[in-house]
Formats: sequence, structure tokens, C-alpha cells
Amino acid sequence: MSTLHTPAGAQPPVLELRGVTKRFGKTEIIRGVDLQVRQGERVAVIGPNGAGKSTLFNLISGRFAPTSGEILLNGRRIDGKKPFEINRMGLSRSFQITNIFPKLSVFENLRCAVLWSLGYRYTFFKFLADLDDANERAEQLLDRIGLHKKRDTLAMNLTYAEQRALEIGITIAGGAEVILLDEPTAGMSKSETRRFIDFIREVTEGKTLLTVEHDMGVVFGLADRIAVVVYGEVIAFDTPEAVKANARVQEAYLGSVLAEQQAAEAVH
Ligand SMILES: Nc1ncnc2c1ncn2[C@@H]1O[C@H](COP(=O)(O)OP(=O)(O)OP(=O)(O)O)[C@@H](O)[C@H]1O
Repeated sequence: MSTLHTPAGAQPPVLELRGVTKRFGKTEIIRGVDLQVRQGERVAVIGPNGAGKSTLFNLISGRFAPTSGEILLNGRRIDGKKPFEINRMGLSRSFQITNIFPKLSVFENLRCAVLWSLGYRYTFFKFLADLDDANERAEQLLDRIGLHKKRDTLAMNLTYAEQRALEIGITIAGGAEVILLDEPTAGMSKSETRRFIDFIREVTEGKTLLTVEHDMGVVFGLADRIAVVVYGEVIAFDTPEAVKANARVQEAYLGSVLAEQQAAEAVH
């Protein structure tokens, strides 16, 4: 079980996991995770391959139901609910590119995301009533994600980094308070990554952010706190400095990762 550090008098958690476990067949992949994420904090989830990071994201976003334990969003149980229900309750997750409609323009992609978040369900009159509102919100999002010049470009013709920006625009379109990003800078160059970290910081200002991340540059540049998952358990959940200095984390994960990154940087 992980240890929680919640200062007395701190705000109640926006997202909370209590004793969450997940089994696939006989194998317990998530082994009793407790986690409390505070409003507005940026949390990076790190750990070795196969440690259970994606499974944890899948549990939080409703793709899987936990085998046991509870997950709460603003004090309300979300475990066992469907992804779209959790989304409507204020948690939005980005998948790498897959939310994008390649043959729609940037603007149309954003407008679809807004309409979807408004709960538009194929009711023609509701659609018409919502359309002005959705157009306005989509225009605002275009500005926010810096793609105004690409308003009418088909999504498939955007650069990779622009597609990732659009993806984040789609993720925040519904105004969700909690945002889950899966390796947001994967596949980007070093300079693109640096700019993208600033971009993420800007567009998620005031929101609660959880990312799964392998790139330690992103982790240490973005996160207020880091959750280290090793073999289905959160072995540390603390500030970047504290996590870096944590002997157990060094031994289980970070020591080898940082050495690898330093070696790679020495070669380039
Ligand atoms: N649907 C599933 N059915 C069976 N086993 C699964 C399923 N999903 C994940 N696993 C197993 O759970 C373990 C954790 O996988 P997970 O993808 O959560 O790890 P991860 O930390 O995200 O790894 P990576 O960094 O490589 O993406 C792995 O051993 C994986 O094979």
C-alpha cells in the first residue's frame, strides 16, 4: 500500500483512489492503490514498462472497472461507470490522436467535441439551438490552442505537433475539470517537446492534470507531484525533488532511467 501525504486543512481531493485493485484472470495488475489528487495540481504517473500505469488510467477513465476499491471524482463514486458518464461528470482523457476525425477540419473537429460535451444526441432541434453556442466555443478553443490559422485545414493535413495540440483541444472542449493525458509529447523532437510542455501548462491552467509519461524531461518540467508505479503499487507520491531523492524509487526505477537518458544525451 502506498503512503498518503495530505496536509491537515488541505482542500479535499478532486480525484481519489481508495484501495483500488485490478485483476486480469488470476494476475493482480493493480495491487491496492491509494491516491489523492488535489484541485489544480499536475501529477505525472511514471514507472517501468508493464508496471500498470495505463491500467490505472483505464480504471480512472472507466475503460475498466476495478476488481475492488473505490474511485471518487469530487467525492462521487465513478468506479464501474461508463467512460462517457465519467466524462460528463468532469473528467476527460486524451488518447494519442485517435479522437481526431482526419477528414474534418480543425474547426469541425473542435465543434464536434463541444457538441458532444453539450450532450447533443441527434435531436435536430436541440442541435440547432446548440449550434451557435458550439460555434462560439469552438472559435475560442481555436485561439486557445493556437490553431486559428489552421481553422479550415483538414486534421489529416496538420503536422504531428499540431495534431497533438488539436487532440488536447478536443480533450478540454467540454470544460472538464480533470484532464488525463497519455504521453502527450510522445514522438516529438526535443524542441517541440519543450514548447509543448509550455502549451500544456497554459491550456490546462487551473485544471487538474494527470499524465502518464516516460520522458523525464516532461515529468520534471510539468509535474507538481509524481506518482511512481512499480509492479502495480504506488511506491512514492511526492514532489519531483523528493521523488528524485527517494532511495526506493532510485533503486526500483529512476536510477536506471536517468542513467539511460544521460547516456542518450551524451551520444547526441
Ligand atoms: N486487458 C488486459 N488483459 C490482460 N492483461 C492486461 C490487460 N491490460 C494490461 N494487462 C497487463 O497488465 C500489465 C500492466 O500493463 P500496463 O499497460 O498497465 O502497464 P504500463 O505501466 O502502462 O506499461 P507501459 O509503460 O509499457 O505502457 C502488463 O503485464 C499487461 O500485460
